[in-house]
Amino acid sequence: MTPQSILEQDRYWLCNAQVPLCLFLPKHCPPTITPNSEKLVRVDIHIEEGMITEICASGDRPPSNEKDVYDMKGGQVWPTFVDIHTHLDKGHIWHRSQNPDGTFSGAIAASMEDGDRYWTADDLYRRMNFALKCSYAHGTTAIRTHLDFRGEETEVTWEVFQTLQQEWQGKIHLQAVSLSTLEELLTPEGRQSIDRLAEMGGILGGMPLMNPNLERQLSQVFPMAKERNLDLDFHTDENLNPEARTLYHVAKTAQNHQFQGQITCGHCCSLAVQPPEMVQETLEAVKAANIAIVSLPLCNLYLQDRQPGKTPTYRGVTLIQEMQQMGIPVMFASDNCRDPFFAFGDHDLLEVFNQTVRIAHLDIPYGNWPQAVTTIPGKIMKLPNPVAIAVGLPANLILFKGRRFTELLARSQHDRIVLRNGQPIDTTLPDYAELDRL
Ligand SMILES: Nc1ccnc(=O)[nH]1
Repeated sequence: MTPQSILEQDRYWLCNAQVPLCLFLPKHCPPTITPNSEKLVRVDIHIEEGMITEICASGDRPPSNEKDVYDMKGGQVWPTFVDIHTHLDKGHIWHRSQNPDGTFSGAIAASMEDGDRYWTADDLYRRMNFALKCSYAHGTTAIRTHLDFRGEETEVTWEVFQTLQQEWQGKIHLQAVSLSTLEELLTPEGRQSIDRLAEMGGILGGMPLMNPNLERQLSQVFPMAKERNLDLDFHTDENLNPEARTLYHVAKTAQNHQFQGQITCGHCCSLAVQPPEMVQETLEAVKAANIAIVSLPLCNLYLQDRQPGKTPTYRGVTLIQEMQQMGIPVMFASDNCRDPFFAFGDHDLLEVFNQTVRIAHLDIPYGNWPQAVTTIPGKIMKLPNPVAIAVGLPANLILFKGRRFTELLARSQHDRIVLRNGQPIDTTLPDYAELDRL
């Protein structure tokens, strides 16, 4: 039997697997195992009919039949990934619409212009479908995408989104968030679009900008979400302006309105350049309002502190470690891929995790950070099953060759195996040529 054919059986053991302790559901790691210095535990995992049916310390229960054993040889096993902040509608246009100066405003202008020329159902479908193929092959099971509000054209986007949502059902769980400025959202057209969003089970989003009407705008947006039972997901302070405090205003408004839904805020870059007292005040408000934070380090590193002819000195990311220390849920996600906001990217959350570890110094120790691309976004997206490892959960797993974290993160792990309901999937990435003639 080939190793691959072992995994194609209805039941088998994954032996000698190393799993980050933080990726077990609480109390589901066998209590007799002592984690190593990187908090990895060595286990054997039994999979039957697509489910995890037993987990024991490696070697505790020698499998009776060698044909049923896939030897991980110490390689890490993770649950599949959850990408909680993407922009699938804008992706993969770099070949035709670049960012001329690499700045945030350059990105906004270039992507709006691209949309004005090319916003058709076929163009959207092909690019979004390509993104989903990449995500799936890398081991992602759920994606939340922001979708640009484009007046009447928004309907085109939502129809494509719903088609893809159906076509990918059972493979990738897809959620949509509306994206506009709050000013646009509060126009009659914007308000109408929210009814459509609610009908689709979407999430109310937007980009609050610092302006004299910000508090008034937010105090109108929160009731809109409350009336329709919508969760919220905002782009906040994606800049390095110390005066930018929309995150603080979102948190205060949420408290004033006693908002009970889930609020997620993305970016929050300006916290990195604010004085400690201001940061403390904001983070306390964020914590009190139960806001979850998503950091988008690849895009932030690309766009922030960009000035012609100058080497950047800031990394652009938010206060990832400080937030986690306060008990605020922190997640990492892809954001844009191969578009004016970020020229690179392949929808691989291992790459995102890898880069974030380096950018934000999350390696000494690695702690619970693997949860930031798996368990925590799974919970914030309210997925039907926990994204974790435990007996009784579907065997949606990624098998890496990397054993210690240095091995996992020094190489791309493009030879990973992805199991969906216990069965290996085809992890071939789509060819870029699929996007020719767009
Ligand atoms: N970082 C981003 C902000 C707004 N729109 C995007 O597509 N990306």
